Amino acid sequence: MLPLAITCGDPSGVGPEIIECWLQRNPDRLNDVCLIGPKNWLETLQCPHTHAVGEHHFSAIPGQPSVEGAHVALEALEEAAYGCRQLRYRGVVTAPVSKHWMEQAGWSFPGQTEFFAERWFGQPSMAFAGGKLRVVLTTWHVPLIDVPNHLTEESITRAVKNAHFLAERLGAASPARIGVCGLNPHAGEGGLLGFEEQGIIDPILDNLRDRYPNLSSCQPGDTLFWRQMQGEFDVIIAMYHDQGLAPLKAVDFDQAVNLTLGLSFIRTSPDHGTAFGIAGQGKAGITSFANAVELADKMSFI
Ligand SMILES: N[C@H](C(=O)O)[C@H](O)COP(=O)(O)O
Repeated sequence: MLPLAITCGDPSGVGPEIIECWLQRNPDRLNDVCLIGPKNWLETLQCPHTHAVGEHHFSAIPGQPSVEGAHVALEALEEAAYGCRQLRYRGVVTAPVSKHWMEQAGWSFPGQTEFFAERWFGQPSMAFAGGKLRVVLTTWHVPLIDVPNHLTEESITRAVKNAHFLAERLGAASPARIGVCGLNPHAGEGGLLGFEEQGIIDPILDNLRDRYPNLSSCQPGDTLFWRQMQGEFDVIIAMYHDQGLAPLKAVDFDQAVNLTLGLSFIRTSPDHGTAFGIAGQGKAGITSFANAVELADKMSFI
């Protein structure tokens, strides 16, 4: 089996120490992963498969991000994406990057999701799996005012297809039970509080129900996640970023995994940031990262 690529993320963030800690606790995985990061760091790890990026004498200082470090993070992502296309890796687990510092290094993407979408020539769905909630977003890094314009047959169909895939890979009985949030309060209240449910989203869901029989119509987003926690749905589809991520992070913050679904390869990531404030202090938890590796294993198809 091809190894899973693991990128270091911002080398001054918590990524490197989380990866190290995970490796120490999972020595059986040493042959199954390829670590991508700065040479000085890789040399301390005794991992048989590594790929060095950045200047050879670069040494990160925990908690002190720099443009040079952001270049390392950027090169690690490029190598992971390219290595998958060359069939050297079966998928990617990314440690957190700082979008602010990546921008200083010339990166122009709103997130890693968009980066992998471009490098792997596809249209993904951003998805999250926590201990209690599983969410697929129809739109993600889009300003709220633009969200309705992005609710199209293509984006909604993609979200439904990827929600079904996620549910099946996580072991849900087929056909998966997929709950869909409306865009407006009370899912539009029959048109009183907005027209997108009746006018756009529900007709698309109706057309998809032959293929996905347990797909709901638009439901009030304020109670749908509670209903998932009661066991009614395997996966929820949210219409926009905060609709899905606010409940997910309230309930599953330490455990959730960010998944990029629908591309030629799987990419997962712990759902937290670089945490520069605690980097290098041994305080960062590894649960979310460990879950990200586990889900990359479940989702990879090579
Ligand atoms: N939308 C994510 C979140 O809020 O958790 C975060 O921005 C990560 O996005 P990328 O994986 O695309 O970098």
